[in-house]
Amino acid sequence: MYLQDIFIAGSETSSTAIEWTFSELLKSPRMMEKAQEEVRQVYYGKTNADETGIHELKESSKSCVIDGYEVPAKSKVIINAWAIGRDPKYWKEAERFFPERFLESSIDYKGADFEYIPFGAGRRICPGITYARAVVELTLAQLLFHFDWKLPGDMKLEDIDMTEKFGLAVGRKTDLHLVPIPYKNHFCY
Ligand code: HEM
Repeated sequence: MYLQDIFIAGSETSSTAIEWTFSELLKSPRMMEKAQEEVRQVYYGKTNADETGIHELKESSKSCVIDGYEVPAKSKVIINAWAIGRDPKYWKEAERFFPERFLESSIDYKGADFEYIPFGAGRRICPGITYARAVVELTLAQLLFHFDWKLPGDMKLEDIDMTEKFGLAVGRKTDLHLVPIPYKNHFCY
């Protein structure tokens, strides 16, 4: 592994996660309100949402057979975590942005539950997992704490383009343009 790998593996992944979260929150005003309420409650009385409140390459060393498929030694195996996370065999309303599904579930993202492996699992699980969580959560918390969010002009929720761009970290095809409205938190002034 090279130092460069850490930068490549560590930047677009986190920004992509933040951008998609924001796209989904904008499309779902109820979730946006709930998320903002939660963040603003946690940081109530504070002037900022600070840290106090809170790839997929596998190289096999030996040949093996998985589910009838032979995987020769030294193959690069890319696990489609995107498809696993949307498999209706394991998820109710798999395509729906419904973060509350995790509230009453023991399933988490740390690699023990194979139906949900955004950071991979096992020996090659993402080593940046703790840092990534801090970056994504802190960035989202600050954006939700300090601003309300509007779409530009007379754009409607259904006009938000959710087309994906193919890649290792599947990003947005088009940039997400939003208008921030500063939230008047009286503790700030
Ligand atoms: C939301 C953010 C991130 C996501 C979703 C993510 C996801 C992943 C996934 C799925 C893998 C492949 C695991 C496997 O092969 O089973 C991986 C590997 C890796 N990640 Fe992340 N990652 C994120 C952030 C980061 C950050 C911030 C860093 C470093 C600062 C990082 C460094 C790495 C490295 C070095 C590997 C290769 C590990 C290996 O092959 O042994 N990642 N990541």
